[in-house]
Amino acid sequence: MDYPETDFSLKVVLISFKQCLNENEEVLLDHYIDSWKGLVRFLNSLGAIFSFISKDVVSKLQIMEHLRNSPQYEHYTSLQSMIAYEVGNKLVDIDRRSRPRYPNSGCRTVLRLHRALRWLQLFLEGLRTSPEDARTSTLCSDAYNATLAAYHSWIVRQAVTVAFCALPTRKVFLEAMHVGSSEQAVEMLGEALPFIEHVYDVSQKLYAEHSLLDLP
Ligand SMILES: CCCCCCCC/C=C\CCCCCCCC(=O)N[C@@H](COP(=O)(O)O)[C@H](O)/C=C/CCCCCCCCCCCCC
Repeated sequence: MDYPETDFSLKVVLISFKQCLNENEEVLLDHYIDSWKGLVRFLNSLGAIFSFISKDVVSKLQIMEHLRNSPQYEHYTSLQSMIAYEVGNKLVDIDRRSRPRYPNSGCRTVLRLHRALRWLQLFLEGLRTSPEDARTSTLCSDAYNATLAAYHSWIVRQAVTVAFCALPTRKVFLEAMHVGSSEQAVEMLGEALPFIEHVYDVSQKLYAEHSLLDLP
């Protein structure tokens, strides 16, 4: 799977996160995967130092695309149908102490992306509301420490900390979004964030209702 880094626009991500939820508040997995592909394209444009991160996301997207192309594809239309199917048929590893039988379950895989979506939400909110001279590495690591860090090994946390130092300045970052000036990018973030937050909140509620928030 190849996600070229050219022609990235935050608008693409904005539109696809908006489309992730239908009128019944179902999280549509094809759109969810597409949204993540857009983020991976952006990440790739930031340089090779982030490739270990984008490789991890791509491997998770490949698992989801594989499930979407499997004979059981209909169960993987939405997060709701996926959870009902995998939990109902005991296709999810729940117990940390048992040997993993379903390391590539959809529930486990989306949970990793879901946690990362919270990081994204906090990071974008930080970018949007911070002063012009704010350090992106600080914004990024504050968001990381409040979300993903708790789930990552020491070695991953160290690698991530090094990668954060390579982040461009806030201004360059906003311009790299390709939605116009820094001010226009900030405005765009204000429009995009509610869509991301909505997808996160609906997913979080679902995972919580099914006691799936700590899947190994
Ligand atoms: C339009 C502007 C918005 C900015 C968009 C930035 C692009 C974001 C793209 C991706 C974000 C990072 C997604 C990270 C997913 C991590 C999933 C995860 O937790 N994986 C770990 C657990 O997986 P399993 O082993 O249980 O299968 C895995 O161990 C970790 C792998 C290493 C990567 C983790 C790095 C997370 C750092 C998050 C900050 C990214 C900084 C990007 C800078 C913009």
